[in-house]
Amino acid sequence: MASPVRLGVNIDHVATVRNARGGVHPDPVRAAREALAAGADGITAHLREDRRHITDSDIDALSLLCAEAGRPLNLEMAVTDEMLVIALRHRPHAACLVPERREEVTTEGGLAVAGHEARIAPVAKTLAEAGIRVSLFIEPTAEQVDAAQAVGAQVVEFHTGRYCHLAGDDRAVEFDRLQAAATRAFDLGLEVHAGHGLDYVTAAHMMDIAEVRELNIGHFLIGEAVFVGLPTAIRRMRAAMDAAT
Ligand SMILES: CC(=O)[C@@H](O)[C@H](O)COP(=O)(O)O
Ligand SMILES: NCC(=O)COP(=O)(O)O
Repeated sequence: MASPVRLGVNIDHVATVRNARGGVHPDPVRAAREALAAGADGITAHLREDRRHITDSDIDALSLLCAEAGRPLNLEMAVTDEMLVIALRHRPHAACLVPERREEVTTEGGLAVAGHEARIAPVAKTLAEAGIRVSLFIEPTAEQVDAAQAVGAQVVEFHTGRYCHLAGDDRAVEFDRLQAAATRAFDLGLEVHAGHGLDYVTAAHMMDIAEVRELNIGHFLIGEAVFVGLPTAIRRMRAAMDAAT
């Protein structure tokens, strides 16, 4: 059965490879175009403060591409004044507020919304007033879900990195945590997304959480593209999601 869950393709790591040589190849915008042609429902890009992969000019070009294609751009950003200005300039479909540490290899956990409402709520309000959907990348806990709703988010994206790294009983416990948080978020009127570290198998597992409306997947798809090509990797991901529905 065709899954109603949207697949957002994160093209950050095309830029990681490009930046390794400081040139223009491979181009993340070309990857985004191919992803959309292969069935991605939207594009996700994380403009990190240190610009380690996606750059400002990538966001310029991705904004144009998504506008022309009529597909959503989900801009992942830290909660900073600089990023807020950039988001307001581009007005992407959605802005996903994420935590960032310069020293981290990847986004290691969810945004601490609980306890930081006074900093996050004004940013969420400014984005929402500009017509940008506000998504918060959080851990699957009741505390963070409740705080996300309190600061005015419309969407929560649960960090699935921990789920993907665990195995056996520990993974089952983490699944239950994701399910409980998804139910709570849905009951509070929040749209539920999930992402980080997902592959064909773990993305299929997420289909068992009925509240999930969107997955955002990058690192695995870009890695898989080395072997099978990006369109095939995306079509296989779509098929894995459909087969699990
Ligand atoms: C927030 C998130 O999960 C993605 O943006 C992911 O973090 C991208 O890869 P890096 O963490 O390596 O920048
Ligand atoms: N928000 C998660 C995301 O966009 C993709 O994360 P990953 O698949 O690159 O780990």
